[in-house]
Amino acid sequence: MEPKHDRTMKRIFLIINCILLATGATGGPLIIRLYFIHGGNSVWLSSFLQGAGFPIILIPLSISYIIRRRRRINSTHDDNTKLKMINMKLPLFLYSSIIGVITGLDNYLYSYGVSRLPVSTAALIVASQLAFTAIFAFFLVKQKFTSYSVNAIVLLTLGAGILALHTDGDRPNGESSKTYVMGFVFTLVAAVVYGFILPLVEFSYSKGKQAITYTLVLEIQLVMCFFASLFCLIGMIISKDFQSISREKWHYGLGEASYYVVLVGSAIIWQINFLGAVGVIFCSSSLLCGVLIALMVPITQVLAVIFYKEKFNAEKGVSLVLSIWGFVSYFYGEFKQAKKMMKNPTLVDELPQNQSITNP
Ligand SMILES: Nc1nc2[nH]cnc2c(=O)[nH]1
Repeated sequence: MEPKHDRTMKRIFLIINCILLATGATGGPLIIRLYFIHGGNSVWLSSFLQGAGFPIILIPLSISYIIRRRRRINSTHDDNTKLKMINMKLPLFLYSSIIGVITGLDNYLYSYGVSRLPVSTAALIVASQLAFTAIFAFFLVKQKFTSYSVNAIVLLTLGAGILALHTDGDRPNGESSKTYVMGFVFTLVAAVVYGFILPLVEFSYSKGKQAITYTLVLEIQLVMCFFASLFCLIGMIISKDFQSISREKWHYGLGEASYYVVLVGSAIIWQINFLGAVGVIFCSSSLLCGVLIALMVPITQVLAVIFYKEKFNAEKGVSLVLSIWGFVSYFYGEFKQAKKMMKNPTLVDELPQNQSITNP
């Protein structure tokens, strides 16, 4: 059984990553909306920004390297192996780069949907993502379900889905039905793709042929986001978006300086989002990651009411209550499971054993 110190560290890491994911999963869609509603037009630029902040990850990676070097110097054991700056081996690099390209495609589909659809419709489709995550997690990582987690999936999907009941006033003015249908289809495909990406990250942790540490999780994010932004950069070049981007700063509704703040802010917030996501998957599972993202859908709506003065209506209130109920149900199930494991430690052996929190 895991030592008590390891379990406490794992819980602290999980809480930190849940906070990062919650911040990114609400802030990301809000800042994308800020870009589009004030005159931003480039879907490729918006999707590029979702990955482009990856150099930020070099900061925690450098801190991790310094900590490991200090530990090594202070250690009384003789260790002749060279301290590596890069821990990732080829199989994990290949997995991360493939997931990165798929993420680049997803970022484009997701940005396209957010820019073309009414807020409520986009919320409905993003809500379906949790069901896709559950299905792919079942096949890819043999996710086990309890009555509590199934209850949570149904409540959270319903909760966010209720937002779609209220569509008037949300639909962008003067949008053609072709653009609307394309927005719908692209967002739905993005929900399927992201529902696939989350369990695929968990799958790569177990199949990467090396023990996963938090430093390695950071390296995985760096590689993933590098390839995601490369994919979108190529898209930007092919679609000749650069010309329109150089002009749009002059016409941006909030002014030129705010335009740059929105772009840089986007890049940072999406890194926080992905860092939270890969971290929650590392500490717990892709299913919990999906549950948290679904919980953030109605919370984002409430924040949009506060920050963008969007209308608050009964559906948003009911949606929030259902989502919180689903979330509590999930955690109650997890709590009961943890208690069962404390009583019967042999069950712990069924958990993944290739992860280490205490060794960064
Ligand atoms: N499809 C999709 N893409 C994302 N990229 C970052 N977050 C999301 C999300 O919730 N859904």
